[in-house]
Amino acid sequence: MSIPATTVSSNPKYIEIQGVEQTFKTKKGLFPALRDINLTVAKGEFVALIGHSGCGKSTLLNLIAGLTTPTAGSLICANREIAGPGPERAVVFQNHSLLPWLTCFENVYLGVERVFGARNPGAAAENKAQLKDRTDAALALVGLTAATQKRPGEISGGMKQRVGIARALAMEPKVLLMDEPFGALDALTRAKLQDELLEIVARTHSTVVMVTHDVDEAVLLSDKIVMMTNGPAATIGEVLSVDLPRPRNRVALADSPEYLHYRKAVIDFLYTRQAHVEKAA
Ligand SMILES: Nc1ncnc2c1ncn2[C@@H]1O[C@H](COP(=O)(O)OP(=O)(O)OP(=O)(O)O)[C@@H](O)[C@H]1O
Repeated sequence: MSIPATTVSSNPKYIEIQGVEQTFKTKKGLFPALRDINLTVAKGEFVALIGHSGCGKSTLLNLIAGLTTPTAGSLICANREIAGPGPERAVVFQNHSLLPWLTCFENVYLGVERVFGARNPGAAAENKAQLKDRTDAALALVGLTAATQKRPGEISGGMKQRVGIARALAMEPKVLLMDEPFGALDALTRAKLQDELLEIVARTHSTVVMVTHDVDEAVLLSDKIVMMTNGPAATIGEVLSVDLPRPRNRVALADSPEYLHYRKAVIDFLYTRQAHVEKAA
């Protein structure tokens, strides 16, 4: 089953970033982190942000999350200015940030209760059974039904990261923002979670913006790879459209000429045009 083309193109300007600049005040004075960022993300699109360490990927993601405000420019999501964090934009961090004293179920339930347990404009507050069903469904989506009563200390790193993803998905966000969600995992667990994420995104038609250092991860998952120049005052150097058909299979793609072409384009950008002393892939 492939994703209908309309999923990605129905709203080509779902997220719209215009003329964004981010300058930080530091002890040594002003530090220009980002300049002149212009980017649009379509509804249902999967976008990867890639670039060398310190180029401002997390800074850009935090701006979309509404965790910070830009020094200049504007960010719009679903026709509304991004003025702060909101449940329609869920964030998954690298370190999963689970509460260690709560079970997997309780960690997810907490967010579900906050979003759906309160009376929201145009919607009645849901009862406990409905909130429990939502939590169970999100944990099932990431294959964690058997671990719902375990605490973070009793499960593996990959499982913790799945709880973080379940918690984000349970809020039915319009946009899933992921900051190197698999960066701390071993290669095999990372591959498994990437495949699961591909399936979940295909099922939920989520719009995703993901920060990554990993070239293969970017090509395998994305519709669009946003390649950032080195900082300070980093900006978008190039946007690569990845037109590989879905569903994507990592084994079949490994020696596909199209896959290798996209991979090389990203590597050329990172290591030739934005050569940097630090490793990026
Ligand atoms: N709150 C802040 N105050 C001052 N400088 C900051 C702040 N946040 C980020 N920076 C600086 O802005 C630049 C971009 O940082 P950012 O964390 O966004 O980069 P990144 O591309 O995500 O890096 P990495 O890949 O290593 O996580 C860096 O030079 C960083 O030191």
